[in-house]
This record gives sequence, C-alpha cells and structure tokens, in this order.
Amino acid sequence: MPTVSIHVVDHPLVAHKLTLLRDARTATPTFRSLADELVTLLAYEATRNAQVEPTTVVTPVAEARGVTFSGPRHLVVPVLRAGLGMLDGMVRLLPTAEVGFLGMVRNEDTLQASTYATRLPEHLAGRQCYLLDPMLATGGTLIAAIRLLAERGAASVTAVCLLAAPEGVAAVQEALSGLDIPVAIVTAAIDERLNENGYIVPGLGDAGDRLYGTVSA
Ligand SMILES: O=P(O)(O)OC[C@H]1O[C@H](OP(=O)(O)OP(=O)(O)O)[C@H](O)[C@@H]1O
Ligand SMILES: O=c1cc[nH]c(=O)[nH]1
Ligand SMILES: [Mg+2]
Repeated sequence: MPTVSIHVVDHPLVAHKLTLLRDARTATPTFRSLADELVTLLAYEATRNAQVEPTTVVTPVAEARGVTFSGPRHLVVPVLRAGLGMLDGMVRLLPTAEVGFLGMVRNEDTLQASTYATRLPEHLAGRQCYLLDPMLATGGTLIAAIRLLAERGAASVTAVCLLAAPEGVAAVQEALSGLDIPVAIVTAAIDERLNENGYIVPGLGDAGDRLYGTVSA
C-alpha cells in the first residue's frame, strides 16, 4: 500500500458547495459558511479509519452492542491562517478531539513554506492526527506539517483539504514515500494545475484572503 493515499470526495453536496466557494462573487461571510459546511462533509470521509473498540450500552429496551473511539484522543491541527476556517467544521464531528496549532506561511516569491508558530503536544505516540489546510498547491506546506507530526510520533496523519493541485499531490507522495505511518489526503477536488505564481487553477484564489477579507500585496 502506498504511504500516501488520496481520496477525492465525489458527492453532489460537496460539488455544489465547492462550486459556490470558487465563485469570485461569493463574499467573505458566505465563503466562511461554505468552507465550514464543506469540511464537515469531508470530515465524514476523513474519519473513516478512526479506531474503535467494541462496547455495549443499555437502550430503554435491551442491551445493544456498539463501538466507541479507542486509543488516545484524536488531534486536530489547523494550519494557520486559512486552516482555522476549517476547525469548527471538523470538531463538529470530533468534539472530543484535542486541538493543536501550526502557523505556516508560504513566501509568495520563492513558494517556500516556513513555520512561525507551533502549539502541539510534544509526544504524539499512538495518536491519529488530522491536519486542516484548505489549499494543497506546491505541497511544501503540507509536507513540512506532516513531517513535524510524524517526528513527534503520530500514528497516522490525515490531511483535509478543500482543493489540491496535481503537482502538490505528486510532491507529497514523492517526499513522504519513505514515511512509516499511513498518510491520507482527503479533498473535495483535484484541479487542473498550478499557474506561474503557484496558485491552483481554476482554484478559488487565496483561501486566507477570502476567509478573512484581506487583500494580498
Ligand atoms: O502547497 P503550498 O504551495 O505550500 O501552498 C499552500 C499554502 O498556502 C496557503 O497559505 P498561505 O501561505 O497563503 O498562508 P495563510 O493561510 O496565512 O494565508 C494555504 O492555506 C496553504 O497553507
Ligand atoms: O491557489 C492557492 C495556492 C496557495 N494558497 C492559496 O490560498 N491559494
Ligand atoms: Mg494565504
């Protein structure tokens, strides 16, 4: 099995909301709501391999067999800034998860990602981790973020993205092929390509700017 698996969520609800999100006429308040709704839909797929163990509960009628999450608590890590717009949508489905933070920014001239803030547990042994970042463009940001979680002992990393570029997916697969933990990317779509500025085409523009109403220099 390849280290990095890719899951494109093929569902009319996802496609409909993604189309509205892409539209340049969609203003910040609606963009935020759509991103939030989309993440909750993607979270359903992203948590498919959540570890569970058998349990029993007593219904008003009889005992029922079921399952409950097992192992240490899930860790959800939004990559600031834009990933923060995905946090509520994710923890809506994983309310018991711990939340860590990674601040990363891509230099728009060199397209190199750098880390400016880290607030994560030191040791992640046995923990299933979920990284939130709406855009997988060159892949530099995601590669660095996944490596950091793996170095701290994460049992698995699932990246939830709204959009990915084929170049970024290939870069992540190549860079992380030697990693000894499962890595998954769950996305609403893989677009055509990157443009000369490292933006996803057709994409949705700058996710951070659209979420927070800022304008890039
Ligand atoms: O795959 P890459 O080429 O590394 O690019 C993707 C990164 O770029 C964007 O963040 P940005 O640097 O714009 O920071 P922001 O979230 O603060 O806007 C995006 O949210 C990703 O983190
Ligand atoms: O298309 C892109 C690429 C990187 N970051 C974004 O916000 N959008
Ligand atoms: Mg940005």
